[in-house]
Amino acid sequence: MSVTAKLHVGMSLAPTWLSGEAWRRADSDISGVFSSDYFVDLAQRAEAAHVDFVFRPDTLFLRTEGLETGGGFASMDPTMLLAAIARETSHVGLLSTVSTTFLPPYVVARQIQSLNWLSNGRAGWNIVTALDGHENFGLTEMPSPQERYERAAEFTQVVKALWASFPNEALKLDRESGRFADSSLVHPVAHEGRHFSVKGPLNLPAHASRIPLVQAGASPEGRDFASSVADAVFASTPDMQAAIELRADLRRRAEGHGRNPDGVKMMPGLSLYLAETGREALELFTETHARANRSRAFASIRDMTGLDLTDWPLTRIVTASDLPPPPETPRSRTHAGLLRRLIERETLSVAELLRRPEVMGSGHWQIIGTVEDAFEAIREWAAAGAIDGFVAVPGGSVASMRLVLERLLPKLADAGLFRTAYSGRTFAEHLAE
Ligand SMILES: Cc1cc2nc3c(=O)[nH]c(=O)nc-3n(C[C@H](O)[C@H](O)[C@H](O)COP(=O)(O)O)c2cc1C
Repeated sequence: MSVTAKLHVGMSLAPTWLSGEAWRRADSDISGVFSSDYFVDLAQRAEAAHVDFVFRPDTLFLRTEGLETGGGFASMDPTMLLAAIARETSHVGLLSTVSTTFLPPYVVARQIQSLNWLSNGRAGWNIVTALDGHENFGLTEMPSPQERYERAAEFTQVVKALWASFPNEALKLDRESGRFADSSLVHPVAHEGRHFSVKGPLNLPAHASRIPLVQAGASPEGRDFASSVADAVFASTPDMQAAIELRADLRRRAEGHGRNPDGVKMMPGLSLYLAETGREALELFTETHARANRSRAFASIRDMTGLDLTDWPLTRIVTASDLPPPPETPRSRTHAGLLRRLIERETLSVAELLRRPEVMGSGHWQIIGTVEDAFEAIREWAAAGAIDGFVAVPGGSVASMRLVLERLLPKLADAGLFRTAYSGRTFAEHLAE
């Protein structure tokens, strides 16, 4: 990417700035997190900063172990939440997450197209293959990642076919002649595949604006799938080299699928703990994770790498030779791969390892510092061709989140790295800018 190209920015609506201890702060407004007011306010603030989209991740299971101390993944249905935001905003893209592993494609095609109408062309679909939750859908075990991606590819093909089955052009709405629709343009999808049998057409016409597709998951199958269909990839790249490699690989694969590589934007999650000084930012980070559960971190390292560090002294260095052969089916190969990569490349003690995003969170790029520090790091990654943008996942406090929207994004815009105003009104137009 040239230094002058504008970045694309998504804002997470998962209130990551209330994670850890942050929800206990006096100003956290924690009681609002199951209300629409809270998220409408947030989306309006994100829209005032001209972000491409607000984004809601999602899962279909509840892990109860962490509930005593934090909300974890308890959350409203993302598409319904975004529908409530749609009428209170006018430009910002609305990216919902729906897994291809559990629900029928007809229902998902209709829900996302409904959001597209309700928002006048601002819906997007973040395609995930899910990490857990099979017991909630009558499955005895989680299908393998390969199986999930195969199903995702067919699922996505069906959803796209359903959107095309009642095209916008078919709507005539001609009072004079009495012609409501040109039914010759409405056709069944007649899909008969390994996983789905869907006749169609969809019982909702397509909005005139195309629905962008985003994908998350970076194993070889994930990359191949993303580069064949996605407009953007929500990635976990904790270091710049990982981002450069992933972006180059996605672009290469997109070309292999006969696509323009600029059509696949690489947008890593960016965890931002911001404060007025570097020291305050570090304090914010440390306070936020003060009660982080060590045994849970050890369990997660064991699940991802097979290495059990429970009885190791905190000062002992973990090296690549300590790593057993990788587990065959980790929950996420993306995250397991990132942790192995970290241990292979850096010399870290157990205590240091426990503080890294590859262990503590979702392996996102992490900046702990001032607005200026974040600005410089983003400029460096952009100039190195590591990113097409990022998805902001602020951490630590409401103040840290506000610094992202009210100071960091305007600073990027002033430097010509980000838009100063919307030029389009639909999600697809923002991504094409
Ligand atoms: C950055 C990132 C974000 C993800 N977000 C979600 C999510 O919100 N919901 C979900 O069910 N799965 C999510 N996943 C899981 C992926 O969809 C996928 O199931 C998992 O990473 C396994 O695929 P892999 O083998 O390609 O890593 C996410 C994965 C990544 C890397």
